[in-house]
Amino acid sequence: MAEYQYDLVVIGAGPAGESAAMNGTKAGLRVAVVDERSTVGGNCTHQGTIPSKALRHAVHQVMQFNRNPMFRHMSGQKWLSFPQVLETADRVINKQVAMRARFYARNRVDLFHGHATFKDNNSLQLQLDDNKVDVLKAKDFVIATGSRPYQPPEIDFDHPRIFDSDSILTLTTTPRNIAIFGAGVIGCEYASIFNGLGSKVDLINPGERLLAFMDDEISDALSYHLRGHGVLIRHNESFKSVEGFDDHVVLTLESGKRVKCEAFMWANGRTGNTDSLNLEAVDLEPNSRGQLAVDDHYRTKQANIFAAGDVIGWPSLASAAYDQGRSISGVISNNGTYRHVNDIPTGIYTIPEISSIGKTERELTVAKVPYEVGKAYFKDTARAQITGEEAGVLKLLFHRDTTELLGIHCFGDQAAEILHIGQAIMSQPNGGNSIRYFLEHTFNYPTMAEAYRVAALNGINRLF
Ligand SMILES: Cc1cc2nc3c(=O)[nH]c(=O)nc-3n(C[C@H](O)[C@H](O)[C@H](O)COP(=O)(O)OP(=O)(O)OC[C@H]3O[C@@H](n4cnc5c(N)ncnc54)[C@H](O)[C@@H]3O)c2cc1C
Ligand SMILES: NC(=O)c1ccc[n+]([C@@H]2O[C@H](COP(=O)([O-])OP(=O)(O)OC[C@H]3O[C@@H](n4cnc5c(N)ncnc54)[C@H](O)[C@@H]3O)[C@@H](O)[C@H]2O)c1
Repeated sequence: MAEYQYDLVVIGAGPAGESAAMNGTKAGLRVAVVDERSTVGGNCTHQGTIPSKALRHAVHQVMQFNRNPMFRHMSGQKWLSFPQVLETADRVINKQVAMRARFYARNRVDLFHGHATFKDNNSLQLQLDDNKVDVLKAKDFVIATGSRPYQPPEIDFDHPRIFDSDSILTLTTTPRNIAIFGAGVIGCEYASIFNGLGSKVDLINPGERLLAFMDDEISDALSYHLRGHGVLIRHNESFKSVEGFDDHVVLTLESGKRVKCEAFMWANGRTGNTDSLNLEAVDLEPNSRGQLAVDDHYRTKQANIFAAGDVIGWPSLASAAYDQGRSISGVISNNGTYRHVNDIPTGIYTIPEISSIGKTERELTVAKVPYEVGKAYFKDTARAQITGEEAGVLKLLFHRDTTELLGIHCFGDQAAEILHIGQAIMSQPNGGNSIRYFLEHTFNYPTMAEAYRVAALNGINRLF
């Protein structure tokens, strides 16, 4: 058994762990990172964000090709299989892993690969692959162990036709039809992916509308477009059972409906990876979803143990995890990089894409804020007419007295990129946050950014 001493030990080499480690080492701390995987990147790189986004991009390209009349001169419609698009995801994963491994090496962060459990408040036991055990001692710890799909015990996830969002990446054929239970972000994104591959998709939603946290108009637009492409959406359904057979699966819902499909994907719920950390040794208790409570500094109730990323629950995004991790080593090293991460944008990679920040119309109405709306439909911008990506809208919500931007909601191609222009204005202090910015500055033409000018004019014209 070897014993090592560090200032900071981070458990988990996903976005939260990586950024905590990098900011810590740059601040002069002696840092080690532990991950039970043999490569870095976390679930984000291997099973979550990166593979799903790479898959989605490949599928979107196929859809663009098949839709574009120009390409018909060159060939008929082309289709790729799920395993073929997965190959493109693998290429991206490999690049990400190589790049991230270089970060650790260049920044002199020691990497350990093994399963970590707490021994006490200042030491961690590391079970190495070769049955050896190391002990890492440190002043401070970061728990950045992420999350995994929640698996209800009554579902047989070992059945070759029953998947969750991790195991779907092992699918070896393109199912002719797939039922997805759960219409949160994961369910909606995979519904787009399979629909784009030509599978018939049943998307079954336990809630009343898709992505209920989004602005109603955007959620409606997503439903309309998914339905338009042939996805069958059922709302307000409860799961009863799923039975796997040799060549099909039957999903039964509490309402009595039965859905027969070649593959079934469970996309409802995630659990924080805390159950095997031996948290009893440090007197920490996760909630029923395996998540840890933290204060505004991402500190658990133990002063030297911090937690970030999916393991602390909302918003469970890689984007936020990076900033939370960095903030933690800002607190520990006191190097001025602490920031409480709120005002987080949403980027949802359905086809078409969705992105938003700030308040929704419903929230502003409940709060009795006198807001106005400015909209630009993508079909009315030159850029979208050129690219052929005409489905979409940019919606700006602003205070009718101060013209301050209160919410930005975008649906359509590149929405997740377009949003950040508005976010930059929205975060300006001292009166800098005004919809008038888009009228007082000249935008490149033709660009999708021009939609801001069109939407701002549309909104300002409503004022009296
Ligand atoms: C299908 C899908 C798509 C997603 N798409 C997006 C997206 O588009 N944008 C976005 O911002 N977010 C997205 N997310 C969410 C994003 O992937 C997560 O928020 C992010 O991965 C969380 O990062 P993390 O650092 O908390 O941990 P993770 O990335 O979960 O990594 C945790 C690491 O800890 C390790 N670990 C766990 N327990 C131990 C232990 N005891 N000892 C040693 N190591 C341990 C694991 O091996 C893992 O490598 C998606 C998630 C899924 C599932
Ligand atoms: N583009 C993106 O940003 C993106 C893409 C995919 C996933 N994600 C992230 O991954 C996470 C999962 O996504 P999701 O939309 O499918 O939602 P989800 O799986 O977290 O939630 C779906 C439903 O399951 C319930 N639930 C959650 N955990 C549970 C548990 N352990 N036990 C029982 N019920 C539980 C929730 O309350 C919700 O009703 C989200 O937090 C999301 O932010 C983000």
